[in-house]
Amino acid sequence: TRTTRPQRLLKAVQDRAIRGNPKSVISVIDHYCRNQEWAMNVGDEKGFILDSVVSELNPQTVLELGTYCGYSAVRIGRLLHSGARLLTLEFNPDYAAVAREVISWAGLENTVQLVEGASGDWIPRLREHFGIHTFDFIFLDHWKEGYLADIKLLEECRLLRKGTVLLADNVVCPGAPDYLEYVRKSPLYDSRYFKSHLEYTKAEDGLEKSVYLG
Ligand SMILES: Oc1cc(-c2ccc(F)cc2)cc2nccnc12
Ligand SMILES: [Mg+2]
Repeated sequence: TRTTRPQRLLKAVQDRAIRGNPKSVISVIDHYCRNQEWAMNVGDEKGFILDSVVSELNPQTVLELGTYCGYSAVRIGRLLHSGARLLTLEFNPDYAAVAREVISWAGLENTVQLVEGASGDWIPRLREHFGIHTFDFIFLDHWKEGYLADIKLLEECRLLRKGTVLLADNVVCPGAPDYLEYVRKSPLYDSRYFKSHLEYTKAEDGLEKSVYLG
């Protein structure tokens, strides 16, 4: 049977990227998805904004919702300082299998931990299961319908603290209107929009950065 899009992306990484070199994994994926086969990675343009938010924050504990092929886990993981950890949740087992290989190829298996399952099931169990107190940084990049429910769950589970930064992908395309309305209206958040483009295209998209005020 045919290979899947994630499997073809993984083959490009294994054929063209340097093992243990996150920068080369990122550039191989971006070149492949721009020139051969589009895939829903955050990409290089929005990725540059992601990099600047992470670098400025220098977080110790990071949560990513939606791993896909592991591109943004590698982007974030490569910027974390020793002792810092990224926990990334992926619902789709086929995506998770590819992402584990991409994360390993980049040499980030000790920094990035991939957990398979639904974010709504896992968020209430993160403290007891992984000994996490609160997150410094959260990247939302899974199904847009789940953004609002998941940050309300993170609030309820007291996994946010004063200053926790949430960064949400695709708030314009495909769009997360209920999430945007919530973080922009709520006195609990200080929110701003970073205008950009949908990965590898000219269509508008952007990232919403929201600081939890607690
Ligand atoms: O970055 C993204 C882009 C798209 C997407 C798909 C098809 C289009 F036509 C436009 C945009 C879907 C996504 N789902 C989950 C996480 N990230 C996504
Ligand atoms: Mg996305």
